[in-house]
Amino acid sequence: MTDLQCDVAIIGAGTAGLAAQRSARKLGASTLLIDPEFRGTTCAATGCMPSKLLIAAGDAAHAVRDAGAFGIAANPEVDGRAVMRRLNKVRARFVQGVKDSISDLPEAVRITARARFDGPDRLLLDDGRSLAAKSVVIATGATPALPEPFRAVSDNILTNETIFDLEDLPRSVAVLGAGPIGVELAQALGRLGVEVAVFDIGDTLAGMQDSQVGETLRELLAEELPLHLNTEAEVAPADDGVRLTWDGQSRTFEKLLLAVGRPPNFDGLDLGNAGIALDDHGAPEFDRQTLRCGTSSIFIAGDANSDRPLLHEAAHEGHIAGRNAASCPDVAEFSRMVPFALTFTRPEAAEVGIIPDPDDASFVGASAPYDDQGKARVEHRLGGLCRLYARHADGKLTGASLCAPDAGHLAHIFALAIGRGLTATDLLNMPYYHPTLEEGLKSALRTLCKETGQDQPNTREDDAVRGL
Ligand SMILES: Cc1cc2nc3c(=O)[nH]c(=O)nc-3n(C[C@H](O)[C@H](O)[C@H](O)COP(=O)(O)OP(=O)(O)OC[C@H]3O[C@@H](n4cnc5c(N)ncnc54)[C@H](O)[C@@H]3O)c2cc1C
Ligand SMILES: NC(=O)c1ccc[n+]([C@@H]2O[C@H](COP(=O)([O-])OP(=O)(O)OC[C@H]3O[C@@H](n4cnc5c(N)ncnc54)[C@H](O)[C@@H]3O)[C@@H](O)[C@H]2O)c1
Repeated sequence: MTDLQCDVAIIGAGTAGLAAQRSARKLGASTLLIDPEFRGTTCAATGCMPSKLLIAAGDAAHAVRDAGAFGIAANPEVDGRAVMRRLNKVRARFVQGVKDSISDLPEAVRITARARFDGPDRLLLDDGRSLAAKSVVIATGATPALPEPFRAVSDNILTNETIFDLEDLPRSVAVLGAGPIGVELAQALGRLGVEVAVFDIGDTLAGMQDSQVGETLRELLAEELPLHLNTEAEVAPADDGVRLTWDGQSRTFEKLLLAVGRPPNFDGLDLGNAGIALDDHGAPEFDRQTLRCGTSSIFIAGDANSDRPLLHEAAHEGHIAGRNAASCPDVAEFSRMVPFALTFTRPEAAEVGIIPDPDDASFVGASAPYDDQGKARVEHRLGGLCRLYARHADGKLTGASLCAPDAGHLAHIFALAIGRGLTATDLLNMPYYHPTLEEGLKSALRTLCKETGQDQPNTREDDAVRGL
């Protein structure tokens, strides 16, 4: 006997869990959505949105500082408390929007509790109740890693869970980890006048796979941030913060922002009782097309599966998992979206599709530099490099690595082109308005046409005025 029964139980009411619930219910399944907090998704509360609010504030300060280049004298005076007040006010709106949509669900569907497996189709809730489900979707998200050496300074550690709750900006912050979280927040804080230094044990910034574009991003960020790559800093408590020691140097920072990865939330989930195969890290093995764990009726979606921990993927995976959980064992194989990651540094850094190994002769690559591009010069935003890739055999575009002003917009063109199997010729056949940042891609597209033996619909002479 169990206290609750349903067709599909969803553990976790984040972006993936909410999408799974919707999709399962749409197919007529009875659902239960379980979450201890219903706090309004990581994206809205402690992820995408508050980080972009901090970046937007950093942009505003930077624009004022940069105004001299246009003949406008100005000096930004950053009021840290006002910056954090605005961030929190706008964040609260985003969070409320999610909470409102959760409140629209029938009350009986929302179970405020922490769940753990008691068997493949049986969950125990921390309020003492038990639940039987035909299928289960694990959508428990991820949590910032707090490795052992950092516990000694935990009083002064910030993570994405806590930094946005600050009432004022700190004076100085050491950022550990130069992944997307680390570099986005480090640059935003630096632009807001916080003394920032970034440390990473590796040499990759924002997970960029293309070494040339990654190096360009490194050079551009190093103009405004001290970057200590390939560096293992030691941390120790200090009277006024945290003391970092590295390469014979030592410095105290008021806070340490820990951004060294976000492992999935499996603590207390008792996955060992779920009857599914687990990998060496204790994570469920699953199929990317169905999101099913083996031949079980358990599915896993969003950051919990660590596959592509991004918002649009969490939403898509939630849909796949919810649909398949509702129709299990009749599961469908979904084709997955073109890989697309975008880090909101300035300039932005994005990668779409497959970035080939430089020695792989089955792909051709071409470069589009942004250090002398007309529109970027107009806006005083020069700097960057894009590398575009196509398959040698048929000229189809396969990947793009972009570090350029508004690279996020440029990247969406490639997400569409790669998804539709277009060639560089196809992209050159569309109109390019002048003057735009998109025009900067044309020379690389022409090179790809030439290298893959495809037509070149536009020649350089077609450009409005060379060099603009
Ligand atoms: C600082 C930051 C910035 C980011 N910026 C971007 C960005 O700009 N663009 C982008 O695409 N992505 C970004 N991301 C990634 C994006 O936020 C995540 O990929 C996405 O939010 C994951 O959604 P999810 O549903 O998997 O997890 P979540 O939204 O975290 O939901 C997981 C839910 O599971 C619940 N839960 C956990 N354990 C249990 C349990 N035992 N029982 C019941 N419930 C449980 C939690 O309470 C939570 O509500 C960012 C992430 C961070 C941290
Ligand atoms: N714009 C976006 O889409 C966006 C923004 C933020 C986060 N995210 C998502 O969130 C995920 C997590 O981001 P993240 O930046 O925390 O993790 P990450 O795993 O991408 O990067 C962690 C970085 O920390 C470094 N590191 C590990 N241990 C270290 C140590 N002891 N000292 C110093 N450096 C160390 C790693 O070398 C790596 O560069 C990302 O993979 C991304 O999918 C996306």
